[in-house]
Amino acid sequence: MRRPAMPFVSIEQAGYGVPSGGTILDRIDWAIGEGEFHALVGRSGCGKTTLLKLVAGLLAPSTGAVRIQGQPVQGPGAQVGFVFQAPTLLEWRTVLDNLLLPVSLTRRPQPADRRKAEELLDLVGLTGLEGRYPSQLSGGQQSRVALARALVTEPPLLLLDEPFAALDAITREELQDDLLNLCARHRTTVLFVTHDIAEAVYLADRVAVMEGGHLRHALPVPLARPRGRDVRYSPRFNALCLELRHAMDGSKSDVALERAS
Ligand SMILES: Nc1ncnc2c1ncn2[C@@H]1O[C@H](COP(=O)(O)OP(=O)(O)OP(=O)(O)O)[C@@H](O)[C@H]1O
Repeated sequence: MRRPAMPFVSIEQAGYGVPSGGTILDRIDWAIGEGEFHALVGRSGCGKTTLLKLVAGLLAPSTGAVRIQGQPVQGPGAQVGFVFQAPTLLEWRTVLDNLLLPVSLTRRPQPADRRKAEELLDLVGLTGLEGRYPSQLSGGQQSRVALARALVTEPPLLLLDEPFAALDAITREELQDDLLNLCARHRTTVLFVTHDIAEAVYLADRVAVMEGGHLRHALPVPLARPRGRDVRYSPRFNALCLELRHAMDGSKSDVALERAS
């Protein structure tokens, strides 16, 4: 009998409480297979960012464990890339130097690193803007730089916290496609936090629904890849968005976690 492959990320009965006594996350179980793209949705304040921080090693769980490739996460590591809602670029560094920041934190960037950074800039449509400073870029361009920066060291795991929330609808769709292309190319494992139902369904293989510090539902997304405009406007896509909406309402409790297992 074949043994199931070890998940790339494994969250096991993970809880997080604050010293004032509040429970922010309660016994979360979740697993992400290598190369899978998972989305995490839920209302504001339900604990999404806190869970992402546990996986990133920026917070330690109060109970249970988070493992990456079977090893307990003990702090932020080089194998994880992080993209925040605000692009958090350094204003005094050019686009190219912002991109190379994760490399220059550990060693002097080499010509091969520059080539890699330029290739990523090309992939996100920013060729020619290498020498600009962040204040000379639009919001969408800054988000593209932040995305490329998170991928410059080719981390096997990418964690994104509403990275496109501030963008207009068309730029957002373009960046979603850029993200899918980049992650497919490197077989990156992804956990993506969003409030946006259509964004979660379009991007993910599986969507987790959080509510009040609990994982309430799991929705598999059996849409073919690569995904494009034909998927975005298909009846199947709309039906899945509606199913996720119901799951977020809690009005369809039969979309239970067991469905994902
Ligand atoms: N250090 C802390 N001390 C006390 N409460 C905290 C702390 N950090 C987070 N919280 C609370 O925990 C809850 C979850 O916060 P979190 O940022 O994880 O939610 P979220 O789902 O990401 O929200 P949003 O969608 O608005 O970004 C919130 O009610 C927040 O106020």
